[in-house]
Amino acid sequence: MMNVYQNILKAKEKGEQLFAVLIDPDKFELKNTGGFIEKVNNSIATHIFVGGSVVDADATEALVHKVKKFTNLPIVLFPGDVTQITNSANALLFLSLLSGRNADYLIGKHVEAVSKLRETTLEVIPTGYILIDGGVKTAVSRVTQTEAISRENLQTIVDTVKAGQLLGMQLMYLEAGSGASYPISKEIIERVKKEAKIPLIVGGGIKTKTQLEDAFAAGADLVVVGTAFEEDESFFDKL
Ligand SMILES: CC(C)=CCC/C(C)=C/CC/C(C)=C/CC/C(C)=C/COP(=O)(O)OP(=O)(O)O
Ligand SMILES: O=P(O)(O)OC[C@@H](O)CO
Ligand SMILES: [Mg+2]
Repeated sequence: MMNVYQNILKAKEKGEQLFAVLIDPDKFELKNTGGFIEKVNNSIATHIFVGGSVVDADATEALVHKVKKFTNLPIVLFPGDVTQITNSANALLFLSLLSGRNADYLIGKHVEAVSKLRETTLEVIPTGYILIDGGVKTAVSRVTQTEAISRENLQTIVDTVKAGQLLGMQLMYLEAGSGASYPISKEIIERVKKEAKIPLIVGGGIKTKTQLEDAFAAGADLVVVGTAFEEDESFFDKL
């Protein structure tokens, strides 16, 4: 059986760079799955993430079911809500929104998820999720009614990462927000990297090869890109 988390840890130890293509079930036409996934398979991608801030019930299940037919890459759920849990995927990022103070997104949705998880064999990965201002009001901020942490507030960012680690989280996701104007800065990634022992995921607003390389150079273990592929699939050829 595929062990998604162990493979992330191994890659981190070896200094290998992991790259996830994010597919939002609400913005993706199912009929394009074969062609799109072929491009993913032929790219540097090591993971497929599936999720969105707002997704119709059943859309995730239908998408994952179809994606699986075209790839052997691990499919990891990156859910905005409990309705996005499907046993068809390999793993689930059990996100807790540490940048906010909305109890629903810190623990409430998680309690709700448990009865659904009992019916699955999903690998559940406890993940701290930290929204950092990327220059635009994000869907995550709107849906969760929380504010992002300011990019200037390095100490709060680092302390939040450390607190999540002390709570036992196994991954930390620094999020600038889908379609952010500014991706997470090198300075933030480098500072967090110095203090975090767990693998670091970085995403939001990465639209160029240089931005991707900057994130890896600063210490991201796994980088996530969604919008750039939604807007222009030729980005695959530029990587
Ligand atoms: C514990 C479970 C199963 C659910 C709750 C999970 C939590 C706490 C989520 C955090 C808040 C949240 C809404 C995250 C969404 C993450 C996500 C998939 C973002 C990508 O979607 P976007 O691309 O930002 O949004 P758009 O749909 O607007 O593009
Ligand atoms: O869509 P983009 O801006 O690539 O962001 C990816 C992901 O981090 C969003 O949750
Ligand atoms: Mg998006």
